[in-house]
Amino acid sequence: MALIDTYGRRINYLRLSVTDRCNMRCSYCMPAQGVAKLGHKEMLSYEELYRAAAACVAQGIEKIRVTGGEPLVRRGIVDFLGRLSSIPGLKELVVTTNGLLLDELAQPLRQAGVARLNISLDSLRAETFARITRGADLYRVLSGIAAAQEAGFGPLKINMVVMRGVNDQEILDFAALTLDHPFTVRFIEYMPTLQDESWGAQSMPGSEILARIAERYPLLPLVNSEMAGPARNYKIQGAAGAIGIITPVSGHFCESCNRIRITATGRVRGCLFSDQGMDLKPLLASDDPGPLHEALSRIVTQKPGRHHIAEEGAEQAVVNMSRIGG
Ligand SMILES: Nc1nc2c(ncn2[C@@H]2O[C@H](COP(=O)(O)OP(=O)(O)OP(=O)(O)O)[C@@H](O)[C@H]2O)c(=O)[nH]1
Ligand SMILES: C[S@@+](CC[C@H](N)C(=O)[O-])C[C@H]1O[C@@H](n2cnc3c(N)ncnc32)[C@H](O)[C@@H]1O
Ligand code: SF4
Ligand code: SF4
Repeated sequence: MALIDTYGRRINYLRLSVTDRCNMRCSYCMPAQGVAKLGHKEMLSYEELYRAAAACVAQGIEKIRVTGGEPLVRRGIVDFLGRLSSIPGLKELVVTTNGLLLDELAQPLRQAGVARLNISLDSLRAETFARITRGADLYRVLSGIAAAQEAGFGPLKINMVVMRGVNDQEILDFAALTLDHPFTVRFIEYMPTLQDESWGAQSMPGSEILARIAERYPLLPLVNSEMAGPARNYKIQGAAGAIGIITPVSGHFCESCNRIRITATGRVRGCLFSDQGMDLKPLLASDDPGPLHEALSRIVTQKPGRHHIAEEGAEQAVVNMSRIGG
């Protein structure tokens, strides 16, 4: 079975947020005081998350990315991922994490059947890292990355949100990481969220990021696979790893969008920047999967063609990244 939307896009990728809670407070994602925590009753239970995921796979989803908040802070996450990985028909189970808990969890995650990890890392300088994350310890994340490599995860993707005047002077340091390490380092344009009205001044277009790297290193373009995410990928000649540029703001990749999202409260969303969605929670209580399948088909049918975030006069969508899962 395949999920095709009204623009002819094949939807085969689900981003599933398992919690809104997080052990960091990144400035681009959350306000300093954090966001109001959901109560346990509001959050989907693991059983409900499993049912939602299984219904998506039955409808044509082939790849699930588990995200959050920080997915690894939710108690019981490893067992849950083990269950998810054995959904018949699921081709790929992957996780996006801030890396803080990977020291202890990398090995169990691998054993649970997680195929790959994307790890967010916005600075290689301890002070800058602590400033961006409002207090997190860079060395714990670096040690988590090493643990993920030891556990046999590879190639790791490292996500850096580029912010002008905050960490843009580290673009070349991040690019250089790929020379000796088999990482794919992805530079992400800073997207607008509710938390930060000054994002426009800090957001750096992918073209500028790429130009800075290309000035220093010769870059070869790489070809994307069918289930790939939104990055355009390159390789520095002779490097062990690769470089990706993710340009949701300047060069949106909506025409090839292949995804839907389910939030930790059970709202299914057709687009990161559209409020349009449906509450799956009542449908997850039933043993009859029919209405759930219908709701998923409907959200795919209603999926917008694209976002309008960078357009002048466009109404700013309410995006709570940590609740939606990025
Ligand atoms: N606008 C927009 N941004 C997205 C979308 N999917 C992911 N992103 C952003 O891209 C960045 C990287 O996201 P990841 O969680 O690593 O997922 P991915 O890039 O799809 O991962 P791969 O499947 O491994 O390529 C984050 O900043 C996300 O918020 C999307 O559909 N639309
Ligand atoms: C919301 S986080 C959830 C997973 C995990 N806590 C992490 O940070 O990797 C998912 C992704 O969204 C990205 N993100 C959050 N806010 C963003 C923003 N305003 N612009 C661009 N990317 C953002 C993060 O950098 C991360 O790569
Ligand atoms: S980006 Fe990830 S680690 Fe940072 S505050 Fe948001 S959810 Fe937490
Ligand atoms: S902004 Fe919406 S339509 Fe565009 S790629 Fe992201 S989820 Fe897809």
